[in-house]
Amino acid sequence: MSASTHHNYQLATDNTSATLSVDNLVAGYEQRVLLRNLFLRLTEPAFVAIVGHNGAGKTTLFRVLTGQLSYQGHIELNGQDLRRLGTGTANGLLAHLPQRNSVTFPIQVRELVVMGRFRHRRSFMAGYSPTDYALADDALAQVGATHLAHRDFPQLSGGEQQLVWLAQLLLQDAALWLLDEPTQQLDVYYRRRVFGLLEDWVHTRGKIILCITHDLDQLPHLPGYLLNLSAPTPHLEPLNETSVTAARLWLENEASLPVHG
Ligand SMILES: Nc1ncnc2c1ncn2[C@@H]1O[C@H](COP(=O)(O)OP(=O)(O)OP(=O)(O)O)[C@@H](O)[C@H]1O
Repeated sequence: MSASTHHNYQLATDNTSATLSVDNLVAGYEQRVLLRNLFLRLTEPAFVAIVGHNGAGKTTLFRVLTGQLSYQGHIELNGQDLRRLGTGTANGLLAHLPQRNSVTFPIQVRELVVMGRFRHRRSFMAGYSPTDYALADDALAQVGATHLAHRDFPQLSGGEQQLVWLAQLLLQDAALWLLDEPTQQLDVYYRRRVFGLLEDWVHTRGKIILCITHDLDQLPHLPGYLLNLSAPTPHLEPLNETSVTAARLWLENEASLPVHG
């Protein structure tokens, strides 16, 4: 099969189905424990919306999962001990989209997106192939950003940049995606579109997607789980009208605000 006819096949099958288990996780900073005895078990692809007050520890959980913060407890990603994996992003099992991701040098959008294929280059010095560029174009089309392909990335608006990062993420093979507020700067149309795509990618690509968000309005109709890190004992609940309403009421109540010690 030629490279150009191969790319759709690769997109559909490159990914192994993901699993994640977090047992008795305790993590935080110096005197301040933010994550206490957290248990998560995901044995198949799933979307997980992570909500909670500012400072509840959402990004801290991602720091643990990306190997940037030490922890107590046990974490396995696709059956492998996270401690043995080192920085998960480096070995390709995990892809992370941070809250702020800045690029200050001029670079065309399409060139930035194709970098998501860096693992597939034959060598460090090798360029990207026509297949890689076809995949980049496909990813841009999926997020609705084809019109941005030839623009200079640093000149895009914040929301446009978020779409481009999502397109780049789509080209990585990682089983677990960590998205830190990926729709924060998007307008209502793109918010809905991106949450719809995340749902789709769980099923078509076999991903586990952990998505930090304050965008509760988008959640009730998405299949998946809710993890409210501001709850007294955070745990996975099915995403539905009832769980999202309960989380909203809890988060809106001043009594639930974290007491900083
Ligand atoms: N290196 C650090 N040392 C000490 N405290 C820290 C450190 N990094 C973060 N914190 C504190 O830990 C708390 C949790 O931070 P974290 O970034 O996990 O919050 P978050 O739930 O992602 O919040 P937000 O919704 O505002 O992004 C915050 O109060 C933060 O100030």
